[in-house]
Amino acid sequence: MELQGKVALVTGAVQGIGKAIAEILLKNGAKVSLLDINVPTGEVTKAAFEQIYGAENILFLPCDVTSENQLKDCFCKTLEKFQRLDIVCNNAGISDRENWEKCLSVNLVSVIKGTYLGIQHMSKETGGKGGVIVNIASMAGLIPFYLDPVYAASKYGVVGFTTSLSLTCLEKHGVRLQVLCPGFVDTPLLRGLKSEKASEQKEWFKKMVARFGLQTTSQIAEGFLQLVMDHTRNGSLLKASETGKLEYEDLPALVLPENPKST
Ligand SMILES: NC(=O)C1=CN([C@@H]2O[C@H](COP(=O)(O)OP(=O)(O)OC[C@H]3O[C@@H](n4cnc5c(N)ncnc54)[C@H](O)[C@@H]3O)[C@@H](O)[C@H]2O)C=CC1
Ligand SMILES: CCCCCC(=O)/C=C/[C@H]1[C@H](O)CC(=O)[C@@H]1CCCCCCC(=O)O
Repeated sequence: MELQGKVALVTGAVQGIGKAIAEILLKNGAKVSLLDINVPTGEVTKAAFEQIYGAENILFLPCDVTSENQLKDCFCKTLEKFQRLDIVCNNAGISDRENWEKCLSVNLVSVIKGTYLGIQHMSKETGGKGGVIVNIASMAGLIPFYLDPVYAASKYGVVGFTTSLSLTCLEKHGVRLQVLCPGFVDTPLLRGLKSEKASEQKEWFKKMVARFGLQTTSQIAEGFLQLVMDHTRNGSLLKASETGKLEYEDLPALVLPENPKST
C-alpha cells in the first residue's frame, strides 16, 4: 500500500508505541488522526508533529476508547476532515490489576469496537475503498504472563478476534486485518516497571528481556509498516522473537466451512 495521501486513525497515539506508529505514517506521507484520552500530552505531541509534518495532515481527537459514542464520533470527524479512511491501528492499552474489568474494556472490547467501526467505514460493500486494520496485542497474548493474567487474557482475546475475523473480512469488505505482538518495549511505562517493582519481579523481568529482548518503539513502528504495506499478507501475526527482532508466526492451517458467515 502506497502511503502518500492515505488517511490513518491511531488510538493511544500521543506517546509510546502509538506515537511511533503515528510518526512513521506521517513520515511516509499519510494523514493521521491521533486519538487519546491524555489531552495535555496530546496537545504537546500534536504541536510537535505539526511543526514537522504540517497541521493539515494531523488531527488530535481527545477520546476515551471505552466510550462507544466518543469512538464513533472520532471516526466521523476523521472522515469529515480528511474525506477518506485507509488504515486503523487499535493500539490504546493499559495494565490495571485492581480494576481488571477496565483492562478488558480498554484492551479488548474497545479493540473489537474499533475494528468493527474501521470495517464499517472502509468496507467495499458499502462504498468504501477497503483498507487495513492493525491491532496491537502483545507477547502476553501468546504466552502466559504471570504479572497480570487479565492483561494476558485481553491480549489473547485480541489475537483470537483479529486472526479469526481476518478469515472472512478481506473477501467480504476488502479490509485486511493484522495483529502485532511486541515483547517488552522501551516506553516510559515499562521503565517505571523496571525501577519500581519488587526484586522477584525484577529478576523475572530480566530473564524475559534476556529471552525476548527489549524492543524500541521505532522497531515496533517498522513492523507495523510492514503489516500495512504488504498487500499479500492478511491475518498475519508479527511477534517478538528470541533474537529480539520481529518475526511472523505461522498459524495453524486455517480451514473454513464452504459458506462461512462473516461479520
Ligand atoms: N510497552 C510494552 O512493553 C508493550 C506494550 N504493548 C501494547 O502496546 C500498546 C501501547 O503501549 P505503550 O505504548 O507501551 O503504552 P503507553 O502507556 O506509553 O501508551 C498508551 C497510550 O494509550 C492511551 N490510552 C490509555 N487508555 C486509553 C483510553 N481509555 N482511551 C484512549 N487512549 C487511552 C494512553 O493515554 C497512552 O497515550 C498497548 O496496547 C500495550 O498493551 C504490547 C507489548 C509490549
Ligand atoms: C512475555 C510477556 C511480554 C509482555 C509485554 C507487555 O505487553 C508489556 C506491556 C506493558 C506496557 O508497557 C504497559 C504495561 O503496563 C505493561 C506491563 C504490565 C505489567 C504488569 C505489572 C503489574 C504490576 O505489578 O502492577
